[in-house]
Amino acid sequence: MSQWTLGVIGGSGLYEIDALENRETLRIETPWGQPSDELLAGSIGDVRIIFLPRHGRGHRVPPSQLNFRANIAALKIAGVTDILSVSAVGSLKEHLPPGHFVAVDQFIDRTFARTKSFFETGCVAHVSVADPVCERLSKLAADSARATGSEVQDGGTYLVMEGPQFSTRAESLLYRSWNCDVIGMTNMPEAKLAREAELPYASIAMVTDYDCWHEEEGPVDMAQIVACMHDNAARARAMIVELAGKLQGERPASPIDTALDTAVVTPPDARDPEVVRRLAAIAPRLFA
Ligand SMILES: CSC[C@H]1O[C@H](OP(=O)(O)O)[C@H](O)[C@@H]1O
Ligand SMILES: Nc1ncnc2[nH]cnc12
Repeated sequence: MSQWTLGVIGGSGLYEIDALENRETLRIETPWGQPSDELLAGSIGDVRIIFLPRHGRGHRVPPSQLNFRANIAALKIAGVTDILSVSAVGSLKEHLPPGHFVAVDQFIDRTFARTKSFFETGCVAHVSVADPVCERLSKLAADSARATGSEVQDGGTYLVMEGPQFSTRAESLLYRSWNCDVIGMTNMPEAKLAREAELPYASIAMVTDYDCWHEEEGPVDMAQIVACMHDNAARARAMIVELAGKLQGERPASPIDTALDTAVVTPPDARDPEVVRRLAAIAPRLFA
């Protein structure tokens, strides 16, 4: 059995994990280009952690221009076994006020201007994302957040919008009528790509605002988000330290480690060698 290496994708407000020891920066080039920034590798206890600020240090990259494929591939190349995403979100439910966390278990992907797969002409695959989140990692993260003082809802649907503008009121009300819990701009195609790279993915969504549906609250703006984001990020850092404590020792295999076994359609003799060479970066098990 292998050890855990936890990849952490830090969203808005989380650009650094100060508890990381034995730090080194990793500059990784992938077949899909460069990730949002250098990766920060280090350890908490015996657990190796590799951190990537999703929008880059200085929050330079907007959601639609994130190179999601390079971000996931860089984490895979760096040896990550599991990914925890930490994200700022708007709340679509009265009982989820700013400051609450949601351990997301479903997504509705409304993005339309992003490349969503590592696979392409020359090698086709269709992975299942019926259960897009790793239950094991999600539960460990939720328990860690609770243990460090956060209110956490177990499970919830994250509506992923294209952005960068926030939603219209009609859209916000539509997503509420779909029973979505939170709204953000980044977890797709990230979660789909993580599944293609056979990396278990969990998402802790940290509420910063009530979007624009709430009759007593004004529509979301950046000032509201920033006011809440720093306290949320401090509790996210505490959660990560606690989570690292739970990942000491051996990592039992996950079914997601072999998600591609039944997904690849193109037989070996029909595959484009150049595409296969790229795919070796995210699934060396099958393509190297
Ligand atoms: C800076 S507020 C809007 C921005 O924050 C969220 O990003 P992340 O998931 O990386 O925390 C949201 O999805 C938007 O991209
Ligand atoms: N209301 C909102 N809509 C989309 N992304 C967000 N990130 C934080 N709050 C958000």
